[in-house]
Amino acid sequence: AVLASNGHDCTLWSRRTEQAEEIAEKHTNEQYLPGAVLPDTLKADHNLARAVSGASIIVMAVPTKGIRKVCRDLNSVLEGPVLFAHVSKGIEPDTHKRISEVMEEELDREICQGIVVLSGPSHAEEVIRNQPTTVTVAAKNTEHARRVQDLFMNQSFRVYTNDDVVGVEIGGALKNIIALAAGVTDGLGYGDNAKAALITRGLAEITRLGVAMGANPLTFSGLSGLGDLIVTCTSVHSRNWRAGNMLGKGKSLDEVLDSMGMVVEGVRTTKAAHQLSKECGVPMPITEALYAVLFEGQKPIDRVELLMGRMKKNETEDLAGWS
Ligand SMILES: NC(=O)C1=CN([C@@H]2O[C@H](COP(=O)(O)OP(=O)(O)OC[C@H]3O[C@@H](n4cnc5c(N)ncnc54)[C@H](OP(=O)(O)O)[C@@H]3O)[C@@H](O)[C@H]2O)C=CC1
Ligand SMILES: O=C(CO)COP(=O)(O)O
Repeated sequence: AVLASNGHDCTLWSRRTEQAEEIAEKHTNEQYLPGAVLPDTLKADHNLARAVSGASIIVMAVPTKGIRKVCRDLNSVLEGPVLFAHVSKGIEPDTHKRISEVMEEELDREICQGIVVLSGPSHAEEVIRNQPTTVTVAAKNTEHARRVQDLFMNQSFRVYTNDDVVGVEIGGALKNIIALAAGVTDGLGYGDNAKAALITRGLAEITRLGVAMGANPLTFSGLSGLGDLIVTCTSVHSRNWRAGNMLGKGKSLDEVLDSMGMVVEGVRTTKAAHQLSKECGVPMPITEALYAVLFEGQKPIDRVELLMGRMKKNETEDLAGWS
């Protein structure tokens, strides 16, 4: 919608015929964005080959578990090289790859000019209403990031560039873990102190892992780090927060996921980050607690007690060696 309202010739691809028809003909998307009106000029098609025909840039906005398959499907329908931008937030369990790494692995070299990541505090429910939104784009090639910045930027959608692809992708992925945890503490009936603790100490553990993976620590104070942490931990729009909230109120993970009807990326990402923290030897106590609740059947309240009862430490000891 942002691209179409900026005057670009833009076609959405949906895997379902009825969803593509609703978007193309009625300019609505009732299941995912109830009440929203999409630009008249925004086209939609369920046929992937037709949707991408003639495209100079492809924005990948599929949930992370679908990325590999969609990339493979694109290999068979794309002719010339195009620039890719992705907005998906996650890390692949088991391979521990970031989304741009997964795309690099799957996309044929001849069709992929480069990959840009676009991330930041940007709930779709507000973007579609032209409410002020700011995001970050990062790419290995600065010109590619600037191109995506130019395409998306307008009076209500402000885009910054950043050179740190690893940091932008890691921040966007890991904030979902903390948003799930913030939902859990709200579900348990805790207040703003607990939420602020999670955001702040969550940022510390995201930064710890990110730096171990090669990110610039400053990136985590930016839109794709702290910015997205704030928006997902404090907003009712966040699916991760909502899922955590139900867990905190006593629902099982299966019950929660069955009732969501939308992607909750933080669940897969918790698994990936938990594996990564062990592999890299980086302590991630909040992630570990959430992993135990999601995958080991532990009670949220017991994990809160364990978190609060850990050994004493200095708040800034992690900062040593980051210069
Ligand atoms: N929503 C938001 O505000 C933001 C989301 N993101 C990120 O964008 C990504 C997508 O999220 P979002 O659109 O919100 O997710 P939703 O669950 O709201 O929508 C998913 C859409 O993708 C389709 N889809 C689901 N699985 C696949 C698949 N395997 N292959 C192709 N299409 C599929 C769904 O189709 P169907 O109905 O047929 O299942 C539906 O149209 C996530 O990584 C998310 O973290 C980033 C910033 C903001
Ligand atoms: O990433 C988002 C906003 O920036 C959306 O978060 P949820 O997936 O939790 O809804």
